[in-house]
Amino acid sequence: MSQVNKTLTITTGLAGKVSGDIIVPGDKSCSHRSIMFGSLAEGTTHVSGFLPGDDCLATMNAFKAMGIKIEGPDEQQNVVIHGKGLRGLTAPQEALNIGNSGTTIRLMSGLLAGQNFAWQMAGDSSLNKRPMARVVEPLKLMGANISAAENGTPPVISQGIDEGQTLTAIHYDLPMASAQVKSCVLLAGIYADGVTSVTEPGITRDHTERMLTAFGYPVKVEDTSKGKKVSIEGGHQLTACDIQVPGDISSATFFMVAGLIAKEGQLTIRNVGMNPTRIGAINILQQMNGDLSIINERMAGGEPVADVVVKSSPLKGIDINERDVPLAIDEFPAIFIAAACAKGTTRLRGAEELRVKESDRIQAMADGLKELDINCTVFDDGIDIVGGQLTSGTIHSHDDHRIAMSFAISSLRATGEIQILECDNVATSFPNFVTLANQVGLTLNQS
Ligand SMILES: O=C(O)C1=C[C@@H](OP(=O)(O)O)[C@@H](O)[C@H](O)C1
Ligand SMILES: C=C(OP(=O)(O)O)C(=O)O
Repeated sequence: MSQVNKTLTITTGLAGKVSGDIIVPGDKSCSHRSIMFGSLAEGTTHVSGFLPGDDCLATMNAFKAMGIKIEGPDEQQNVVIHGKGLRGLTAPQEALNIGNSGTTIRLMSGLLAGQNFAWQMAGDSSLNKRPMARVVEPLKLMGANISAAENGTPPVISQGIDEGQTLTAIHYDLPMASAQVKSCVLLAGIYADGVTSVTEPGITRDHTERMLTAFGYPVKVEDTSKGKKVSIEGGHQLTACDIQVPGDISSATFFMVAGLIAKEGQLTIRNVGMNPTRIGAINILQQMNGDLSIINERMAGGEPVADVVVKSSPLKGIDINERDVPLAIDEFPAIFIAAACAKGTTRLRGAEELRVKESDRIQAMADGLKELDINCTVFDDGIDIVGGQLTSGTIHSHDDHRIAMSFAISSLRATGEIQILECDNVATSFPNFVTLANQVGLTLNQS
């Protein structure tokens, strides 16, 4: 688990060599869902490649607090979940502490909305500032007795629904391209009478749809004129299965950017999840002239995976295609570092969702880049970044793991030392980030 008030000090100078052969930890989105669905399934689910990050451990602890026996993760990141079926959860004795994890609180709000016991969820100071009205509103439409604080932030509180009652199925047009909101409504739909459906305005990650199917739960997906529509009928059963979690492409992106901006070297990143709804960063970095080769493409546990070979490349600024925004939503802090090292200007629009992540990622990145003498202009829904020479300075990561890791990578092209503050949340998604970074050629000091 992470230590509190850790400060990561980076001592790397001008771009060195980044090389080696690494495996990044398991995908965070799939790891969360494996615990949730395994807990609600009939029988014993075996998960391999689980991400032992704080966010996924928060999901695990929440289900343990509701009476589910879960073993692991062991040294090999195997987890065994003794599912108790859709009605097998017991009321938690106290408020569930979800830590830093938006995915946990939003997906679980859906899963727990149809339970007939009361519960409460809140998290750390970052999570407690994030918008929850986006999930509370559709759940109320489904008849849930649920609320958030007056300003729409956690805690999310449910009184439970009456014994013998079910939620009401709805159709919901998602107001924003969000896999968390889509998943929340669909998971509540498992406990609703009839068919619940959502239409998404842009393609978002489809791990919920894929993994529910792997657990034998029927899911219907259609293309409509308004976007992709996903439907689920309430009352079916989840059946335990084996889940192989692919490597997290979001974590791999830090190393793709490191390999591209380094002066020399070749890096292979193995077993990276290549779900088509997650590959926006690869599209963007390749358009920036990044030499990324995708090899050994294969399927593992219902998800496509591949190895990525990264070579140092002279990057160029681009206008980022808005279609890639939801497909790369967590990767933008790292992509901004690539943009700062590119020739010319990179322009991003249509990315207002970045403002409601663990931090306001547009502002936090802009502040950090300016501290390192990179010229950038902030817009409500994006940023323009002019590539240049990164210098040295002190960066506030605002307790945001992705801001911290992005500036750690930026040190490859900085003229001097960068000190990154508030880094304890790196363990949220990537507990061995510093070890792997030092293994491939960076010099990160943690104190
Ligand atoms: O469904 C998921 O697992 C996630 C969805 C995304 O959030 P939004 O759906 O809010 O964009 C992403 O930022 C988050 O890290 C994980
Ligand atoms: C936004 C993220 O996660 P979450 O919403 O689950 O906190 C992230 O990991 O970048």
